[in-house]
Formats: sequence, structure tokens, C-alpha cells
Amino acid sequence: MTDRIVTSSDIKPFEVTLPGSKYLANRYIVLAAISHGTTQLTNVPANDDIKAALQAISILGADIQWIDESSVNIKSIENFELSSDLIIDCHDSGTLARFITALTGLFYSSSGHSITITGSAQMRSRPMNESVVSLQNLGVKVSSDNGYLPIKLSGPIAGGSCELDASRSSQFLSGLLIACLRAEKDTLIHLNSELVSESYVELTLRAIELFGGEIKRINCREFFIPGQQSLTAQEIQVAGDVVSSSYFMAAALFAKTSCTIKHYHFDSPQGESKFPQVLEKMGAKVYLKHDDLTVEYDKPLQGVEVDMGNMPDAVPTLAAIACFAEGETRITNIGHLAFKESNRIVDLCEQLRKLGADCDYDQSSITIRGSKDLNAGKVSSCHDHRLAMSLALMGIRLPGLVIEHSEAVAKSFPDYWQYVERIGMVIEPNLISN
Ligand SMILES: O=C(O)C1=C[C@@H](OP(=O)(O)O)[C@@H](O)[C@H](O)C1
Ligand SMILES: C=C(OP(=O)(O)O)C(=O)O
Repeated sequence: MTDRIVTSSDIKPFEVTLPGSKYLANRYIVLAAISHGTTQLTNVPANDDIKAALQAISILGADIQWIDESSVNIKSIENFELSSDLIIDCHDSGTLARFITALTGLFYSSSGHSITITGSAQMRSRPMNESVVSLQNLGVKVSSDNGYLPIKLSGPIAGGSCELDASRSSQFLSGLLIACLRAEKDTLIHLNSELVSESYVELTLRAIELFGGEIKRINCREFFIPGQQSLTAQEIQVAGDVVSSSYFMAAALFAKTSCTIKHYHFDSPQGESKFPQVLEKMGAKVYLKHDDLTVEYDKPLQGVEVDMGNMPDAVPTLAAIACFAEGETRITNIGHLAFKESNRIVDLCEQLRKLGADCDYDQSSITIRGSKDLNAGKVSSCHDHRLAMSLALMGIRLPGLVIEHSEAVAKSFPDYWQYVERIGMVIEPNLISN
């Protein structure tokens, strides 16, 4: 366990260029694995989730060559017939677990071999049953630990039609959309629930299109995927990570200064790309010049009511900001945050309360009343990178704040502490409690 203490900060207007998007990289990696030829990716974020994704497709037969610390060549998988049993470890990555489970459905064996998908203890407690049921519908032999990892399966994906429950995560749908491009026959996916985090499905559809794949969205509940599609390897520079940007916007507002995010992916379909507009509604000034985005403190921020259903990963950032805003902030439509690395409704509120925050929650929303009576205290990341990164920023206003399990940031942003030190936060290992 590594604790860190935010001892002080002196943040002046700053510029920052963020590492490449974990979300885009996750999609490009699995698509590269099933596209003919060698895909060249640059600006790849070398975080734990992405390393796990590359390791997973390499076990399945893709050839991975790192060219430098952020460029990787991926030669696609040539043979989908299993000649031995394989084990894939998804570590803490929900996206990988859902994407790779669907993708491994394409592998078959005439001699009884299978693939086992597993993950960390944390990942083994996140839902997987939706993948299991839908793959079974499509002809894959699948068994699981009561709807959780480990999952054992052998394909192929025959195609046909399947029902899918997308009320706990959109990742089940994104994974299936990608895998079914290579199914034996055409596939019709029918959603039998609401679709949460819908903007992420749009991100998947755009990535599929980039590799030459074709999917028809028939209506809001049905997707038609022609089978046996031939996808083509691509050369792609991964755009910057919009969720990682949110921490720097928050840092600037806490420090009553401004930040410029270089090459901000404002047009991304990912919901969080519109997070600056939420900050604007709260009173921040937001400018876009060419592709650089500036967020500037102007006057005390005001609470806001906002549907964050399509911006799930920026909720911890907004909650941290809301603690210092005037009045009430209500974050709605976030029931699916219970199934992330931590329960991002309950755990987040419990940590904020340790700092004196006035907040409460129900099954699908968080309400925070901004306060002047917050105090530095000790909070835990709950082994959730987004809690670690968001809570730490509160140390700009609350020097002395301690973050337990700060190592959680490695999942998406291993250099986070160096980045925030560069903008003027002073962060040290907390030797008192270690
Ligand atoms: O498809 C993706 O890349 C993701 C979708 C979202 O998950 P849910 O669909 O489970 O909300 C998001 O929270 C997660 O970090 C990444
Ligand atoms: C929820 C996240 O990731 P995943 O679901 O891939 O573990 C995240 O990065 O915030």
C-alpha cells in the first residue's frame, strides 16, 4: 500500500498534453487483432489496462512489437483454431474482460481445448453474466462462476440472434459488436433493457468503421452485424484521453487559475468530451482555440443538476469539484456506477464525508451541498484509480490530505503523480502511516 500526502501546491496557469485515450486504445487493440495485416498505433497509453489488453491478444496469437514507449505494431491473429488450452488474465480491466470474452468466442477446437478468462479479485466481483448469456445464445459453449469470472469458453460464434441486457454496462454490447464482425453468420443483437453509457457504443461503432467494418443500427434496441467481415489493419495516432483531462480542469479550478489542454478531443463521441460544458454551467470560462481547450476560473462555482449517464468516468471529478461549489449539485442517472472498480456511488460519498462533505446518495444519484467547512483528512482510493485521482486534487484546497492506496492510478494513468507535481502540487509519500 502506498499512501501519499498533498502537502502544498502553487499552481499557475498551465498547459498539459495528456497521454493517449485508454478507451480508444482498448478498441483499436481488439480490432487490430482481428483485422488483416499489421496495425500501427502511436500515442498509446502504456497503463496497466492497456498492457493487459496487449498481453491478452498476444496469448491469442497476435504479434506485438513495441517500437518505442508509446508506439506499438500489432500483427493480427491468423489462426482461430485452438491447439492448447489458454488462460487470459484481465487484471482490473472491465473493458478488457467484456471485450475479450466476446472475442474469444471466435476460437474453436475439434479436440476439446478451451479458453479461460480470469482477472483480479476486484474484477472477479464485477458482473459478467450478460456476456455469458449472449454468447450462449450465439452458439458458444460458456461456463462461469455464477455470472462472474473466471469464464471458460470455446466457440465459434455461429451468429443468429441474441438478447442482451445492457443496463449495468455498455461494454457487453461493445464487445459483442466487435466479435460478431467475424461470426460465421449474420447477427442480430436485441437489447432487452435500457442501454447505459450509450456514448461508448458510439465510440465503438466509430472505431469499427475505421477498420472497415459495417454495422447497422436498426433502431434504438437492435443492431445488425453482417458476419465474416474482412477488416483492414490501420495506422492510427490515438487521440488524447478526455477523462484524464478532467483532473487538470479540476486542478485549475481548485487553484483559481486556468489550464489549457493541448489537442483536446472535443468531437469525440465519448460523453466525457463534453465535461467542460458542465464546468461552464457551474461558472467556469471555457474556450476552444483550434484544438486546444482552456478552462479558466472566473468566479465562485455554483452547484449544478446534471445527468451524467453518458459521462460515468467523470463523476468522481465532478463530485470533488461540487464539494467546493456554492449550493447543491445533483448528479443523476448513474446507477451503473455501482459496478465499477469501486461502488462509485457509495464508496465515493463515504470518502468525501471523511473530509466533512455534506453529501447523500440513492441508487442512481448523488447530491452534494458545497461547504466551506471541509477539512484535510485521510481518504482511501478504495483501489479505484478515479477516486485516487479526484480525491487527491481536493488537497489543493485542503493541504495535508492523505490518499491511501494511491498506487491505484496505474490502471489508467501511471504517471499521474508526476503530471500533477509538474503543474505545482507537492505530493510526498506519507511516511507517518507507512
Ligand atoms: O467501453 C468503454 O471503454 C467503457 C465504458 C464505460 O463503462 P460502462 O458501460 O460499464 O458504464 C466506462 O465507464 C468504462 O470506463 C469504459
Ligand atoms: C470503469 C473503468 O474502466 P473499466 O470498466 O474498463 O475497468 C474506468 O476506467 O473508469
